[in-house]
Amino acid sequence: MIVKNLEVFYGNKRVLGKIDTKFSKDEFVLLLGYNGSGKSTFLKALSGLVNYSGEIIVEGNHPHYFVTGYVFQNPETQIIGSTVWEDVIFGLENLGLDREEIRKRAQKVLKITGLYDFKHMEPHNLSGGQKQKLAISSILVMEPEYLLLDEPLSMLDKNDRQVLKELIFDLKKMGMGIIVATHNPEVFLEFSNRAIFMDKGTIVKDSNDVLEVVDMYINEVET
Ligand SMILES: Nc1ncnc2c1ncn2[C@@H]1O[C@H](COP(=O)(O)OP(=O)(O)OP(=O)(O)O)[C@@H](O)[C@H]1O
Repeated sequence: MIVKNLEVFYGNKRVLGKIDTKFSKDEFVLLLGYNGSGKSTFLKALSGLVNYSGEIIVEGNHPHYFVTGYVFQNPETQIIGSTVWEDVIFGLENLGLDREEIRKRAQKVLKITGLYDFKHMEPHNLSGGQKQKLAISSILVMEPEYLLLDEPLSMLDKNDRQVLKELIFDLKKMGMGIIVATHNPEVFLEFSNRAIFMDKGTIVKDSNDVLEVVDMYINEVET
């Protein structure tokens, strides 16, 4: 995925820009930066959820938002179905896929995320960790190549954090590109192979030396 001159304005305020970078599917990228530095906006622009100028070019003939799946920080924001199953198939029904394809995809994904046995449950009765898994499931069924996670562990307790962390690592092993915006880079260190540090809507550091970027971020947070 190639990103050229990406720029986002909210009203008159430029919150992102101009960003030039590339991502590949073998990357697990940490996106670091203080509150308001533009991490969420960047991820949302990559998945077409906010208006932007510039170009986002992906391989194949698909629009980029088919290839990039953004999972909201608060899973509640994303839940629309009245059962787990309905929530997961919602996007696929909108795409007009046939029923058998929808069933197969939903079943496969819910088995991966461990929610299959909860498919008849009402989403609001799920635990925090299960809600986050549901939010991820509803994106995974769309079969994106990149999973864009916005503070995926922040709403969770310690036990759920561990479970979700393992799921994210499993998805990486299955071949998805992962970009995680986080204030807790240490959680993902063992799997990350690139880190980007954002400030005031631009990339100020981008390196495969993840520790170097994390150190820079932590030092700046402390000073
Ligand atoms: N819908 C919106 N309308 C106007 N301004 C917005 C909107 N969403 C975000 N902003 C502003 O855009 C800037 C970037 O916000 P963004 O949420 O992308 O940062 P962030 O790095 O993800 O922050 P955090 O770490 O707190 O999640 C901030 O100044 C924020 O106040």
